[in-house]
Amino acid sequence: MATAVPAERDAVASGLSAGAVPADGGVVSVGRVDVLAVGVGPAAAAAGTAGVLAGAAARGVPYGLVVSAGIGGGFVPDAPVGSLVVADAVTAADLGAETADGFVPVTELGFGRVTYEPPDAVVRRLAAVSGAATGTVLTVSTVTGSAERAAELRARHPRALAEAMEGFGVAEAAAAHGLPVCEVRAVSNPVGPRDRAAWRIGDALAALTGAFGKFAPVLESWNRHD
Ligand SMILES: O=C(O)c1cccc(C(=O)CC[C@H]2O[C@@H](n3cnc4c(=O)[nH]cnc43)[C@H](O)[C@@H]2O)c1
Repeated sequence: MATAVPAERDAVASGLSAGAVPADGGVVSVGRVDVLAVGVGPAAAAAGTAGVLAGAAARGVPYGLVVSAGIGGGFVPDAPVGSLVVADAVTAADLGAETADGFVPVTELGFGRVTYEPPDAVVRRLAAVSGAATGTVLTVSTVTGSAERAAELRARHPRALAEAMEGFGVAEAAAAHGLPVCEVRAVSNPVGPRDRAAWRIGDALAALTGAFGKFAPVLESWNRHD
């Protein structure tokens, strides 16, 4: 389980098991699940996750599933503050080129990748046990700060419910190790004009804890061949 910061790691871990505490290296292990803070932004998340996956593989105990989890911005009205989103698509929203005709994703330039699709069976089970909405979660390097940018992203990604800064980086690291990825976001703020006073980080962390309390059996029983 890859979160960006320790507050998210601890919210996730305490949902999986009340009283779970970090060991050396900041890893919180709950049963078969390890929870870590790998850094903010797609590059830090990719590097941090790749290092952990490589270490596990070298020890002969590879992981079976990688989950990017944390708080995020929600597109109104579909993903209100305090709600939960499970990604059925993890999409890099700003990986491409600006052209005279607008933004062009790298895939249309003939290289790279901009979307990973989590396993459908896990997405459905996580959403069913938690009541989360399912849809695209965008990965951005710059937090959206205007209604215009929010509308532009939604026009380009009509199924987008949330944005955050790590999912696609975690997904690239997982893919490099041949592993599937999931992303879960608890909505702390609306995507749109910057308004720090409207942030509800505590509520979102509490929603993460509540969700992971319900996710434990799904994650523990995950089998790649389901
Ligand atoms: O200063 C600001 O206006 C501001 C606005 C949104 C987010 C930040 C952060 O520094 C937090 C980034 C952190 O939290 C996740 N996150 C939460 N909400 C959003 C969002 O609306 N858009 C993108 N990322 C968000 C993100 O995954 C990072 O880990 C500052």
